[in-house]
Amino acid sequence: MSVDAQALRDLDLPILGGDEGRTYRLGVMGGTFDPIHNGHLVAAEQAYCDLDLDLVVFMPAGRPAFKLDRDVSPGEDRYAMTLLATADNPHFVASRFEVDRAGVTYTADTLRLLRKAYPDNVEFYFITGTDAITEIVGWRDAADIARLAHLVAATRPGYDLDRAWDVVEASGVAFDVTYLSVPALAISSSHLRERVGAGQSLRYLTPAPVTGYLHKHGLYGAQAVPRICGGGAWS
Ligand SMILES: Nc1ncnc2c1ncn2[C@@H]1O[C@H](COP(=O)(O)OP(=O)(O)OP(=O)(O)O)[C@@H](O)[C@H]1O
Ligand SMILES: O=C(O)c1ccc[n+]([C@@H]2O[C@H](COP(=O)([O-])O)[C@@H](O)[C@H]2O)c1
Repeated sequence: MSVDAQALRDLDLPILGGDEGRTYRLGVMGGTFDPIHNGHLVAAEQAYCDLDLDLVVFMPAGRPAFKLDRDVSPGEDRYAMTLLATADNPHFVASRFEVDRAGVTYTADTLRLLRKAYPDNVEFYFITGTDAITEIVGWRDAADIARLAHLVAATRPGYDLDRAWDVVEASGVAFDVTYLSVPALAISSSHLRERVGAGQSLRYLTPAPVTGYLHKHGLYGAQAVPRICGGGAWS
């Protein structure tokens, strides 16, 4: 199967797989990204380098399967912030692929559709944090996920890698997981949302354009202009 560039463009997916004489490794960083933060970016960058990925595509989930019981910001806002956060990295791209899909977003569906869209010389590396990998056994059609993608489990402060390993091993599903040590950033989107609500600075926790966006659009109770902290004599 050769690359159908127009079909990939229509799905908002990167064009990859043109040289039939080589294998391509496409990283897929899935998340709610409400908002995206440096923990996500650092994990994806480490996966890119350590696993010799050709590209990492960031996919904000349309309707995250494990967050149906809570309010999540509109996909359009989460996608826009993901686009802003990844814009300065030539090997990161943001995709609308999951945001535009109706219904609950299941990773197995995403991987099946990716498998159809790309030729066989493109392999998928689904990147998660240790917390997510511990739950993967409970994801919809987990055996299909194992068949369709390699998994990358990035260390995350507060989550035990050994436990993740035990859970995956005990599952009886033949997941191919690479456990990846990434610089520890003890931050989460929940943490960032709380900080915004409390008028605290997000500097160095997420790229500045993301902060600009969420203030401009009043997400998480943000004021139009971020509160200036510090004494102010030198700013
Ligand atoms: N600080 C971090 N370090 C490593 N991996 C992370 C970090 N934060 C999130 N991840 C991983 O990124 C993926 C997407 O995470 P998600 O968008 O749910 O962010 P979150 O910070 O966990 O959000 P929330 O606090 O709203 O639950 C998940 O696989 C998660 O494990
Ligand atoms: O497919 C599933 O059953 C499933 C259940 C929970 C999470 N996921 C995916 O895992 C990624 C991280 O999810 P989350 O909820 O931690 O942002 C994101 O791409 C989700 O779509 C997928």
